[in-house]
Amino acid sequence: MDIEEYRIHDAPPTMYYIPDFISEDEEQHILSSIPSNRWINLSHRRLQAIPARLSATNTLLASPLPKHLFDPILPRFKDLNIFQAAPHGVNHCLINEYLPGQGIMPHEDGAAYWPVVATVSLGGAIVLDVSEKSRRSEPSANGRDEGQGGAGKGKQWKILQEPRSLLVTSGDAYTETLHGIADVHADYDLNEKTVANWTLLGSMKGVIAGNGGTNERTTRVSLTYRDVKKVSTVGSKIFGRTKT
Ligand SMILES: O=C(O)CCC(=O)C(=O)O
Ligand SMILES: [Fe+2]
Repeated sequence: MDIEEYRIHDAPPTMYYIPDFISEDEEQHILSSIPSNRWINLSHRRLQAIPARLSATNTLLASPLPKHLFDPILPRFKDLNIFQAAPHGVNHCLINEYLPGQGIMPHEDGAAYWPVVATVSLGGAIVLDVSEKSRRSEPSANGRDEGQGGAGKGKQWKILQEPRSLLVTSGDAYTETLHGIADVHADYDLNEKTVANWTLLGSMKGVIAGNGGTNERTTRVSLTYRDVKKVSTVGSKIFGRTKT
């Protein structure tokens, strides 16, 4: 399988979208293996950081990913050479859960990670909003800096993430854009003109087209796989094993 076939040509370089990356059985197995007692509640979603959250210096106390997060996903990443150039391969997975009406503010994942993120979606479909970071522009005639926060100036893209799909974000798409998810109960106006990965979509293309361009949100769980650049194994000798 050559990942180039899955490149999103209408998005910044370089994003890839693979529908049906895992099967329905695999999806159910992963969902049922996520422990129910390890969620960290945030105001607009809940998450689990596996194997651990990063320290204040963005260091990961490394330990292997649990089997349900490893198989069958990591061997497939290897086949696609997604983390081929990353120093440790994949060593971290964030699990985010969004109920209808929940989302995540526009942000960048930043320099703690090797600049590749691979997102597997489970449960419901959701739109990821990607926007060009507004550049710190030259002071304008009235002397105000209209860089960060200058409304609606940067280019924007919508990526529809179907359940069981894989989205890979790398290169400029990782370093030069922000991504977020609107806290809405439905995504509207989805079609071949507004959705950057429309031609790559699987079965939801027909469903959404038949639904007048609307995606009703249901609970979605995302697995975001990354390589944390700074890793500590010494810590385990000093502090003993951490609970995972
Ligand atoms: O759920 C997603 O697809 C995005 C999550 C995200 O942006 C993050 O965890 O940094
Ligand atoms: Fe993110």
